[in-house]
Amino acid sequence: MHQFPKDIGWIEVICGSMFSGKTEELIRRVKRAVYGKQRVQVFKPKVDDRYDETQVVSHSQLKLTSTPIERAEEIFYHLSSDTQVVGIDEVQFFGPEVVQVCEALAYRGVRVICAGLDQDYQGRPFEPMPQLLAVAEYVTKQLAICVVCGNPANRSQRLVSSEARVVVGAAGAYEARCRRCHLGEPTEATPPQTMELFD
Ligand SMILES: Nc1ncnc2c1ncn2[C@@H]1O[C@H](COP(=O)(O)OP(=O)(O)O)[C@@H](O)[C@H]1O
Ligand SMILES: Cc1cn([C@H]2C[C@H](O)[C@@H](COP(=O)(O)O)O2)c(=O)[nH]c1=O
Ligand SMILES: [Zn+2]
Repeated sequence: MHQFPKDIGWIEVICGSMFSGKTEELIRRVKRAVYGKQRVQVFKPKVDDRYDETQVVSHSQLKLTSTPIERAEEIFYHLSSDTQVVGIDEVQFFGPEVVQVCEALAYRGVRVICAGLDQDYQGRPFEPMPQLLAVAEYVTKQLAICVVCGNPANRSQRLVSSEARVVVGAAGAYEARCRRCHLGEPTEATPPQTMELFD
């Protein structure tokens, strides 16, 4: 990562498919900011209650204390005047106003780190991510591993039968797939790999 200038704000976006390590990367950056004695606050959408109601939790069970909110504007009610870094996980679950909120924070001098899906289960851009990517200073695109063929994966395959755009879930409801193996509709799960090396 670059040498950042002091006293000005900016927006960092960590995007990619499910299981690509977005939350792990968010947690890594937040940890390093804390080592740097920065005052950090982390937010996540209330709808994301799959592992925990308040904590941000990665698929590998790394955890981070956060404040769950329903609307992005609520960040301003919770924001302390001395906060230097704001982290937002699952940013795709907020409405379009999250873009103005991130911009307002950055103009105030805050470093804003957002993590979220760039594509939905059909492979369509997941709004408001395209707008956020357009105004961000720094963009990191993460890739998972396709569970069908082992190639780098940029898509999230839905495994449960629903056409709603928002269906909260983790392993069992979605799996990582590359563009060749991805289907734009829900399908059966790929048989799991044995993980005996890690037992
Ligand atoms: N197909 C996969 N490819 C890569 N990592 C996977 C896969 N399935 C499960 N994982 C696990 O998911 C972790 C990433 O979790 P997380 O940071 O929560 O991802 P994201 O926020 O992008 O969904 C990896 O370190 C790994 O332990
Ligand atoms: C593809 C897709 C995903 N979701 C949901 C499923 C999970 O709850 C989150 C993504 O979490 P992760 O940290 O990136 O693993 O989003 C959805 O609602 N709609 C979709 O199309
Ligand atoms: Zn594949």
